Amino acid sequence: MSTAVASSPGLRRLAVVFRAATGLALRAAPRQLAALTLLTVLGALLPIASAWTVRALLDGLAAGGRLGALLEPAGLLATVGVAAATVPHLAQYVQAQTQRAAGLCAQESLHRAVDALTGLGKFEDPRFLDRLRLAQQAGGMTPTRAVNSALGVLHGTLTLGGFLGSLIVLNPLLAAAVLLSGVPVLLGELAVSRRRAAMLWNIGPAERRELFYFQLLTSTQAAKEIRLFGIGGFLRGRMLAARRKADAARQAVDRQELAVQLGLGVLSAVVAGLGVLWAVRAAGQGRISIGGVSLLAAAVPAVQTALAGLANEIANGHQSLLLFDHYVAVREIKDDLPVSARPRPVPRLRKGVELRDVWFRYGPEHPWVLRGVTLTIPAGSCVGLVGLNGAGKSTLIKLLCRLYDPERGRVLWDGTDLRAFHPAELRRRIGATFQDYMEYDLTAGENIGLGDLERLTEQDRIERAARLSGMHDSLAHLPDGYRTMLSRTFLSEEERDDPGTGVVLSGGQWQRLALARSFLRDHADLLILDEPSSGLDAEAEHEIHLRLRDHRAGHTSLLISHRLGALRGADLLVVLENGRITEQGTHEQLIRAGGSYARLFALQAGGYRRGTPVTSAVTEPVTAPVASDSPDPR
Ligand SMILES: Nc1ncnc2c1ncn2[C@@H]1O[C@H](COP(=O)(O)OP(=O)(O)OP(=O)(O)O)[C@@H](O)[C@H]1O
Repeated sequence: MSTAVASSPGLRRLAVVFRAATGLALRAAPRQLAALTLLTVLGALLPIASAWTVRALLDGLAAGGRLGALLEPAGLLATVGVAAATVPHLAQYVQAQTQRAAGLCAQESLHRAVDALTGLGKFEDPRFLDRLRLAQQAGGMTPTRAVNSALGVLHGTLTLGGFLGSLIVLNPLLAAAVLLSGVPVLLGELAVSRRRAAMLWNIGPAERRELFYFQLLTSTQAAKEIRLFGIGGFLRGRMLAARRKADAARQAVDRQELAVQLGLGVLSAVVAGLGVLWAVRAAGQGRISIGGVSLLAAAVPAVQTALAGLANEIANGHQSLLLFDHYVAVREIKDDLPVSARPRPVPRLRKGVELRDVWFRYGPEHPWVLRGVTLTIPAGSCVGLVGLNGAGKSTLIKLLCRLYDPERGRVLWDGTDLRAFHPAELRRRIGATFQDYMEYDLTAGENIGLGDLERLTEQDRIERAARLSGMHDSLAHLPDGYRTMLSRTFLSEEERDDPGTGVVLSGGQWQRLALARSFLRDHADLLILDEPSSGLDAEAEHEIHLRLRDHRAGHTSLLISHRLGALRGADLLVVLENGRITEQGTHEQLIRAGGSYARLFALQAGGYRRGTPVTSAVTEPVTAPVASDSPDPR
């Protein structure tokens, strides 16, 4: 991946990418593309028509022709002039239209492909994220660029053919010399383009770094810490260093390009000068007419420009295709979670969810996170999962939602392996609030409604979910109630001056809103709450648990909390330690057993009773040790 040469796709792949790019442009804007092709052909033929018309006019004048006879070429010249003046603008207009249509189509298609990824694995792969960024950049521009390059090659070939034909008529030797002088131009341009493509790939990491620091320096979330720790200058320095590195690489290629172009420019000028000298001499000797001199003076630079343009278009097209390859690669990406060709319908949960000897790690190079977990969450029960930081609780939840598959062992829904279902259908039966829940810059109502899109406009359901999470009163009193925008970022111009719009919630209020989002799915068979009350005060937490217990009676829930008091009423408590289940039972049973749970519970209860900080009494590590070995589970 270090050089473009190493990562450059071969010719066959470039052909595939070219077909994909032109196919996309054709699908998105067929009529505009036809118009663009027509305008390109016209644009290429106009200078040739103009040169021949000038020749006819000059020869007519030199021969002392009648005014009436000269009117026809003069009129033609004027028409060609009008066309030459309007065609480029028309082409530019149509091109912009094509670009917008292709960009929209590419964006839609790219995000459809990303949305179709059912698991999380790809989103944690930096190479995939890199590709996605490049694909996003390339997707909108490249189809039109590729088509433009193809049209540019057509334009160049037509111009070249027309003027070369004219030159051959006048002086075949000169035509050959001009053509030959174009060979180094073509080779030089291609060499520079290859270097530029290599450079663009190589500066990718530096550009990503620069973007990362830029986003950090302008993000609301980071602003507090950056100011508190005074690290703005430090981060800015790193951002500029990344930019200087990329700029140095760009400048090196610019210098090379300048040297090549200066050399080629001199060569072209010498050939053109020699051509004009020959024409003047030939005209003096009566071998060609005055019109012939004018035609030659137009044809030599035109052939040279067409050759250089051709080389340029080929180089640009090549570069665009290299970029578009990332887009095609993302579109072709295989899902990391295999989806059954004939997924079974997900039945209502009657028996329960079961993990059977589940082993999981985030990658072969990572340590095992779950090590042979066997656990049943009986239908209709509330199970509480307890464990130190890093024990694997959130990972277990991700497996239940089939965001990953276990490496060994199985997760069963009423006895059927989750892999037999379509993940989307399975997830429709699950409601969850994750530890790192989302805060959407949308209205309050939409923030809840996203929990079940079909109920997005059902105000009574949304309000019920908000009541359950204790947020209804707060939301009802917002300036525009549930329609209030929970953002200071996305406001319309009119809203900007209205102090009533764009409300910022507190951390705990956002958490309640996230809970309401999952409560909206009251039809879900399984409700999973990962640290649902970490940001809530003790009173609020107690109140939510009581409401939830009444509301979810008879439903299946899995709760994770570090506040053991909140889990006390669960039907079953499970202790996870370093990826293994070490204790299971009711609160009373575990207290009697006197194991880890009893010790942690006593620690927390004692802390509350004595008013001593819990951590001061902790003798065990507060996070689970990260296993450095990767024992073979078999
Ligand atoms: N996406 C990931 N890639 C690699 N490792 C991960 C990933 N997510 C979690 N881990 C690792 O897996 C282990 C278990 O993490 P997990 O989030 O499941 O713990 P947890 O019990 O929920 O902890 P906490 O109580 O702090 O939320 C940790 O060592 C963590 O570093």
